[in-house]
Amino acid sequence: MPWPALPIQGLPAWAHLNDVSFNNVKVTNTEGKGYGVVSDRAIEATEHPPPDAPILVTVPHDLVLNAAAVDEHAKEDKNFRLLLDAIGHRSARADVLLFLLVQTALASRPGHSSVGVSNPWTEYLQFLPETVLVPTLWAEDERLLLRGTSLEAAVNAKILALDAEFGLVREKSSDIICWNDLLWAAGGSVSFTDWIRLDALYRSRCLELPRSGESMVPCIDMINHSAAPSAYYEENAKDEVVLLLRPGISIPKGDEITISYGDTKSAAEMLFSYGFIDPQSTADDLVLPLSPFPDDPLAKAKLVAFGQAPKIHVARSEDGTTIGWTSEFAYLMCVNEEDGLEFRILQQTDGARQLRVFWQDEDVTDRTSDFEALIQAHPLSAVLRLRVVTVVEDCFQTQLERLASSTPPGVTASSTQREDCFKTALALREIERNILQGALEALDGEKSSLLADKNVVAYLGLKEAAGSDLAGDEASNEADDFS
Ligand SMILES: C[S@@+](CC[C@H](N)C(=O)[O-])C[C@H]1O[C@@H](n2cnc3c(N)ncnc32)[C@H](O)[C@@H]1O
Repeated sequence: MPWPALPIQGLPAWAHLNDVSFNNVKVTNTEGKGYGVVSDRAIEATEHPPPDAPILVTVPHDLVLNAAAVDEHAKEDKNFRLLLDAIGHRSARADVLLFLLVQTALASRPGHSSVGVSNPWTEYLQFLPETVLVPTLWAEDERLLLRGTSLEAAVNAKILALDAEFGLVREKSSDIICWNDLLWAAGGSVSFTDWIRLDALYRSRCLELPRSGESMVPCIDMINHSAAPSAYYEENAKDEVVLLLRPGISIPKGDEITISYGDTKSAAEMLFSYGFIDPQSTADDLVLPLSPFPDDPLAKAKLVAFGQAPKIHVARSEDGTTIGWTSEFAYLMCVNEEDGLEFRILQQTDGARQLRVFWQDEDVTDRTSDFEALIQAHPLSAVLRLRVVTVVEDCFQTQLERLASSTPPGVTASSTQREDCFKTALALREIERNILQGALEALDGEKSSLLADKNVVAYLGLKEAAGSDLAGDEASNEADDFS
């Protein structure tokens, strides 16, 4: 369902009609970044804070697209209301995606204007680039370049989630005759790729507004990212979204105006959400998924009690000198019944059953992410910490090996890979390899000092004398073999 494209030269007329004002700036093509906003005359630096800072772009509040705006739109469009009530109200993102789906379908099938009510976004969407280089839109061969990186699992999981979401949208909207006609009837039905594109469009263009929250804002979404941005956005007293020049910044004529998409986002996050990696970024971290031991009889209970996706976060310090990791689940993962962990099912007065977690006979159901602190008081806390360190080390080692074994054979993209995807994937691989190597070196030091701890030495000695390995029974962890 390709929607018709409009040339960017038509944007000033659209902006004028919809009360968007550009002051000394315009949207134009930029080198290697698609559209961007550049100054069309020199802008002098001022030290003025808001509200007196120079305003570069003003967008009226009624053009801001978020869950509240979609709900407002549904008040004017009874057919869309049916659709929103059938599929929406699950998240702000889901509601906006539904709105975008309908608006792009209306733009690509002008003959169906009786089905839905169009609004300024129907035309604005036609100015937007057809694709974004986010990995959900990479071809299969390009996605292979992410093997061994933290994005491998994340992108696969996202595609599965999008597939389930698309299935639901398809099923529910097919039950409503007018939407079945517009979206799925023969002769150009919406495809899964269209859905992935809408998700990518949303992810790469939504902003966090101070008052209105997660929103898409036309024209402000034409501004590219820089680690040293010259501008920032805000909502003013009239709830308009304004782009303001940063104090002390002057812009020569023709220079690009930039904002920050978030200075703490990792390379993987930038690639996942925006399709590029900023070489100037200082955020140096990665997140890996963690799974309980496959033979842990408490694995399922631990996952349910933890209630979030288990992961390990590794980050280099801001000054670049140290690498640290955190993993709340790793601590819960490494304690067992013989250490004092217990799960009990409590029957409530209404008959409902509830899983409760006990540590050393204390109810810690609300503190399952706090086991790093909880194990401190345990007489064998150093042994427990050593188990955790071993698990984390294993995870990093496995990841590093996977990264090395899946290194692309050539130094250039194959004929089925786009050069930009190849270069970005290589940059991500290099960043993550460096972090993992640094993290392993740091862990090695920590492990050596734990192995020298007198409680650990005594514990391992006892186990050796008993002729058993460290854990010994069914509830043991693989990581207990520290040799
Ligand atoms: C909010 S849009 C900005 C406008 C966009 N360039 C366009 O053509 O519509 C975000 C997208 O712009 C591109 N982009 C923004 N900043 C960039 C940068 N510093 N380097 C490369 N691409 C960038 C990426 O494709 C990103 O997904």
